[in-house]
Amino acid sequence: MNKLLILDRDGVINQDSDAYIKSLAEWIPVPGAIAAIARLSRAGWTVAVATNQSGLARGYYDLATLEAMHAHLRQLVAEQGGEVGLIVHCPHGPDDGCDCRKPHPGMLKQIAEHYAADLAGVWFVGDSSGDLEAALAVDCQPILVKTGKGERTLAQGLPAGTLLFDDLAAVADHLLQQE
Ligand SMILES: O=P(O)(O)OC[C@@H](O)[C@H]1O[C@@H](OP(=O)(O)O)[C@@H](O)[C@@H](O)[C@@H]1O
Ligand SMILES: [Mg+2]
Ligand SMILES: [Zn+2]
Repeated sequence: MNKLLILDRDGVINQDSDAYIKSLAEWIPVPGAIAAIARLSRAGWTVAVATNQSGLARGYYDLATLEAMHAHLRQLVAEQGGEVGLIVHCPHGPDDGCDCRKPHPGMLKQIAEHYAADLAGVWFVGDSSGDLEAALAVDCQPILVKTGKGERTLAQGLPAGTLLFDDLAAVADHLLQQE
């Protein structure tokens, strides 16, 4: 499959918070992000999501709340004529030893398996170093956006080959002008 794009959630699609995104009310789209997903989807891109959600393991919110956020995301994109593909989340905490929590690439592998896709060169857009490391672990193209924790991540230095964009809208502009 070509035209597969994988996104991190917090800090890329919606605003992030060091206090976690604990409720639907706290789930606020990054300006231009919903339109970016809809534009890509309408142009034939499959847009999947891979998100750490340790707030579940920490008891900050429950699965129903997380699902409500994702139903809202899907609704907002649908209202602009697009659709969101598979959303995979890691519910575990940092000490649970799972293989799905980024920087482990388990969620990216899950997405590839779902779409019978080869991950080599697939863009994975994130705002944290764990996103970039997960991408590199499975030969995805690491993409950093400056929203969310992106500026902090940038200040720490980026893995070689990482591409930098202001936000998801700029990523969509780039991919769509390539067509
Ligand atoms: O960016 P994605 O993967 O969509 O989700 C990140 C969130 O799960 C949370 O991840 C936490 O990291 P720890 O899980 O506590 O290390 C913190 O960075 C929070 O600020 C952040 O909201
Ligand atoms: Mg993030
Ligand atoms: Zn996990």
